Amino acid sequence: MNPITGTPAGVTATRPESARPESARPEPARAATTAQPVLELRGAAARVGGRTLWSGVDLTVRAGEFVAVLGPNGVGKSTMVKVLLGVLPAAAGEVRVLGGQPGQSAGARIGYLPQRRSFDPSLRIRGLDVVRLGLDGDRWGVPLPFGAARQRDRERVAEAVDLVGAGAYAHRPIGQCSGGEQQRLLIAQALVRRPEVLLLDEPLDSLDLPNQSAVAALIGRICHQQGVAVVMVAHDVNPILHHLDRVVYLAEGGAVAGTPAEVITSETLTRLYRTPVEVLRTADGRLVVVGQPEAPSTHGGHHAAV
Ligand SMILES: Nc1ncnc2c1ncn2[C@@H]1O[C@H](COP(=O)(O)OP(=O)(O)OP(=O)(O)O)[C@@H](O)[C@H]1O
Repeated sequence: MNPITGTPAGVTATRPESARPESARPEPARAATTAQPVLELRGAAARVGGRTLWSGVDLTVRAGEFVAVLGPNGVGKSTMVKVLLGVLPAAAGEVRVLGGQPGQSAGARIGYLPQRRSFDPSLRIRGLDVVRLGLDGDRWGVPLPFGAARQRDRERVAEAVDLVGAGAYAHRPIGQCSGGEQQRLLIAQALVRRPEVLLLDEPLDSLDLPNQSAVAALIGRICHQQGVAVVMVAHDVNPILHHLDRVVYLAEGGAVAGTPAEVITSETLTRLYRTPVEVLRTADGRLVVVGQPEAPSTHGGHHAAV
């Protein structure tokens, strides 16, 4: 159940969300219950450098759903984003993105925020220009749009800046913005083409706790109010826990997907990692996972082979 919209997650669909014009996007509460899956993995596996990171991943994400990809360092969370982007082919199973093969959809339909980059404090480029790069950053050398196209671009940038609440500092050089402000502007960059899917690789990394909560709430609102499907790689589930519809927890060779309540339990994680893992809930509702093994790449263990 989505805590914001009260919508049950993962309910079946009638019509492809991608077939609808932007102006006709449904209310998010209906979007999650009526849309076709925008992302689908069936028995998917990823293999890099000759070893299988994970396999047997089944996951369905619909419009307006917020899904976190969790697991220890080096387990292959960013690799899952690469598979969804079509940068890395799945080693097994089937992966569908917006009804087609990964990488087939035009860039405008997928917003992507890579793992955190830092900006040099002396960088003079304005926040607004960073957001605009999301529109035309792939058109270097092509003349700037003019007339109606230019006006449309301006409106798109203003809309994205407004959506993330960055109006107060978007005219400042990005190097002079705080980490949280920079992250909001980068999210605006990923949103500026009004994507149907948002892939975020550790967007809360290196933010302090209040900023983690604020950015998590912002992403939750964008997802549930704009009907955007969000897949977010995260190390710590706590800042996003109350906004999430589902999680996929990766382990060497395998994965478990479901609601946080179903997946983040001592029983499920112990079964997944084949070693005792304890999930503790603190008085304020935060989850602490104890005994979760690091991925073999970081500790030199054996690797599953396909
Ligand atoms: N092109 C590649 N060739 C070989 N190994 C790779 C390649 N790309 C990634 N890896 C390895 O695959 C493993 C998974 O990487 P990935 O970045 O997906 O993990 P992650 O779960 O996102 O890690 P973290 O939480 O530390 O960011 C790592 O051990 C990484 O070194």
